[in-house]
Amino acid sequence: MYRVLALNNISKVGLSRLPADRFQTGKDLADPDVILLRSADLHSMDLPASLLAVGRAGAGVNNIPVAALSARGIPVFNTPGANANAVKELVIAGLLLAARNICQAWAYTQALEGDTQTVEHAVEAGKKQFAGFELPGRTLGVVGLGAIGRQVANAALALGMKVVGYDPGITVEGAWLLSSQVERAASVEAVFSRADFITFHVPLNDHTRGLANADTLRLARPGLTVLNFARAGIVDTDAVAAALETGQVHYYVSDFPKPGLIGHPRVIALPHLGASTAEAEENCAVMVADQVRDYIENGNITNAVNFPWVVMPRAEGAVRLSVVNANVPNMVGQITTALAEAKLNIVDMINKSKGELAYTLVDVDRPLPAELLAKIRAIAGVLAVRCP
Ligand SMILES: NC(=O)C1=CN([C@@H]2O[C@H](COP(=O)(O)OP(=O)(O)OC[C@H]3O[C@@H](n4cnc5c(N)ncnc54)[C@H](O)[C@@H]3O)[C@@H](O)[C@H]2O)C=CC1
Ligand SMILES: O=C(O)C(=O)COP(=O)(O)O
Repeated sequence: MYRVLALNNISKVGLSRLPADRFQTGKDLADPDVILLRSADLHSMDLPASLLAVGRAGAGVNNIPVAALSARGIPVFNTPGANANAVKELVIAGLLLAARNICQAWAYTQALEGDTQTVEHAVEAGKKQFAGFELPGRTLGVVGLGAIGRQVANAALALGMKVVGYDPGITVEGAWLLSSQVERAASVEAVFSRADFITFHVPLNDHTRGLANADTLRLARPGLTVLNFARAGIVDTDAVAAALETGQVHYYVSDFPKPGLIGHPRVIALPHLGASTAEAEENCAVMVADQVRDYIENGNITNAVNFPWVVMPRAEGAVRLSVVNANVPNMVGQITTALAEAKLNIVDMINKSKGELAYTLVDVDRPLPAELLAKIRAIAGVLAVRCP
């Protein structure tokens, strides 16, 4: 029985993909084989010795100690694209909330009191202070054109906006899914200098921390609206606060509110709602459960942020060995030599690497004796060995 610890609310539809006769799921399990989570902070947890896999039902993995898990040969799965539509819809809502001063206008109307005539008078008298502007012809800058960014870019074009995008790591497949009307910028600075709105859809890391800062905000046209549905650390909120005062920034729309900005009339702050739709929660949970199950039961790896993509159909009647090792020369040689010395025949095999890690699946004709597994485990550079 595999033990699956769910640290956040993971949709039941997803958890039901893990058959109850082989997987025990719970919120309070000791010695888990698998941890499933959303935004829970895994950095602050002791990683159990029993752990085989981590599954993030969502995109961002900045809450997970990926390097420490890699060092132990543990894959971290996520669910690229599974919540992208949900985030896109909220970003588009953010554009409109800001352009039409909807939050301020709503607050104004909610505070109205009196009879019909009084309210009607206040409605007509008050509306001019909330007059906004329309989106067609305005320029949206999109930093990060992955699963979310490209959907936002395409949707903004459909609303009549001009879109300028920057993503030095865009994939070929991602580029095919992006409208050819999106103009390509050479740098984040170039996006800022063109934008009426700028939206970030990048992971939080040392390259993206503080991308919106005093220097980049200064490059923009006065009246910029900044949208942050990525992570708090992408935006220097002190710089945004200062730019809101000068009018350089017209609105700041964020899914990651910081204390200093909450309550500002031109800050629209949401409680990390981007992926909080029934559809996205289900998509993410199903995807992560399927990926984790395939890894636990077959050693196959789909969408692990720290491992290569490795999927090999099981050879009929064969026994499977999976080995995680450092990506250095002669590892496969040592593994296959150990198998040959034990007189096991290799039926099928695959070896791939990603960064500093390599992963090997081998189907052999007979079960592997415990001493052979111990021998492979003892090879210098081998991080994890299993017979899934
Ligand atoms: N508000 C919410 O609830 C949600 C927030 N997110 C956040 O959005 C981020 C992006 O999500 P996805 O689009 O699904 O991920 P993704 O991996 O599909 O796309 C990220 C893109 O950013 C690009 N990128 C990386 N560094 C960059 C840089 N310095 N400049 C420009 N582009 C850069 C990558 O090449 C990639 O194309 C996540 O990492 C997460 O932090 C994701 C889902 C929900
Ligand atoms: O997928 C992501 O990166 C998100 O930020 C969504 O977070 P959540 O699953 O709603 O806690």
